[in-house]
Amino acid sequence: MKVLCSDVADLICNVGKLANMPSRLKAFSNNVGAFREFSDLEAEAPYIVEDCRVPSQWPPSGNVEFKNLSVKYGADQAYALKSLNVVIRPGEKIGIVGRTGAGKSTLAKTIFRLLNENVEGSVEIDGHDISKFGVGDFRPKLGIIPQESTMFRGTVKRNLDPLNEFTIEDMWAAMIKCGVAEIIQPKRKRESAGIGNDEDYDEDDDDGEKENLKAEKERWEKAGLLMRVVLFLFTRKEKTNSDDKHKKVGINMNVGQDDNRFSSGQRQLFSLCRLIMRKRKVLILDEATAEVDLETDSKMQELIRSEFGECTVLTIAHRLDTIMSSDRIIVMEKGEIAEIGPPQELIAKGGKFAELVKANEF
Ligand SMILES: Nc1ncnc2c1ncn2[C@@H]1O[C@H](COP(=O)(O)OP(=O)(O)OP(=O)(O)O)[C@@H](O)[C@H]1O
Repeated sequence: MKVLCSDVADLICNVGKLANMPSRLKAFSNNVGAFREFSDLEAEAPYIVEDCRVPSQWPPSGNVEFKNLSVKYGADQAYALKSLNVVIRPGEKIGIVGRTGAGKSTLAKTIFRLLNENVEGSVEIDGHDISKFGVGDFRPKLGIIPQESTMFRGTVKRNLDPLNEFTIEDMWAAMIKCGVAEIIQPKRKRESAGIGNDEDYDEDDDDGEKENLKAEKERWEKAGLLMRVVLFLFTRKEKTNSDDKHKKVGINMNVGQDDNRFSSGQRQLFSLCRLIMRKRKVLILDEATAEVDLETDSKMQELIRSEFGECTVLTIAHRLDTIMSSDRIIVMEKGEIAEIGPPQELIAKGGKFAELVKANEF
């Protein structure tokens, strides 16, 4: 009887929300549609290839070799990359430049095997042809900051460390280095919270998620059939609407996918944090600093040099300053390497790179 009364009381409280039912049902049916579309997608390439697994410490040095690589986006389309041959030595810092549509991003995509059809030739990393590996095996071993970095829904902690591999100190150290610590918790508050001693982070209070789930489970167990229908339709929505989410600070702070509290430049800085924590041997920065101001760009470049000194770094950039300290520059033109060499040598030679510098077309 007691359970029935509480069901009725809850039902009365929730009944006003029935007015929102059509929009919720529409959202639900959209989600089902999106799920169907997703589940109908063909797998891009094998995720794991059992007889060709990637060694745990791979790649050991970071030698990247493009061997006669040609790529098209469709069988009937023109080549986006044409017979590329280049060896990038371990630890080299390579700047990749060229006019729009020259093939720079396509080159980056081939290192991650984002294009698997209409590809001729190969990309080898430390002597391994990456097309032999499962994509789920080798991609996590490489680092990237893409043109547009995203944050996913959850805490800052989950965004930085979804697999729980790092300590709280690792995360704060990376955020302080990248200048994002101040965004999520001012220094004054960090100091008073004793940040760096794990004290700011309470595992049991992770996003309040555990408590919410427990309460939700109890309500569900107590509820009768009718109430379960009501709970199913409404409680998930209530949770995501909670204003409490925006009150947390520090690594417990909740962020959303299109969170307008972070500029696109700040999202790039969070991507840099992830890279600093993981230290991969091969990194691709695809216009990673395009959205930040010149001062932040130069700080990021300095950080990349100090943190990834031994790593092979391929930096695609339009800004001259970003790639001027590279060991070598690759100038792409119509899917081909038009020029390659140290920046000062290319300028002295007076060729394509010198032209780009002169016209400041980065
Ligand atoms: N998804 C796609 N489908 C079909 N063609 C594409 C696709 N992406 C790129 N291309 C084509 O491939 C060629 C190389 O494009 P890519 O994006 O690699 O150039 P980019 O040098 O990175 O240009 P930008 O500086 O504008 O980013 C271009 O001709 C482009 O039109």
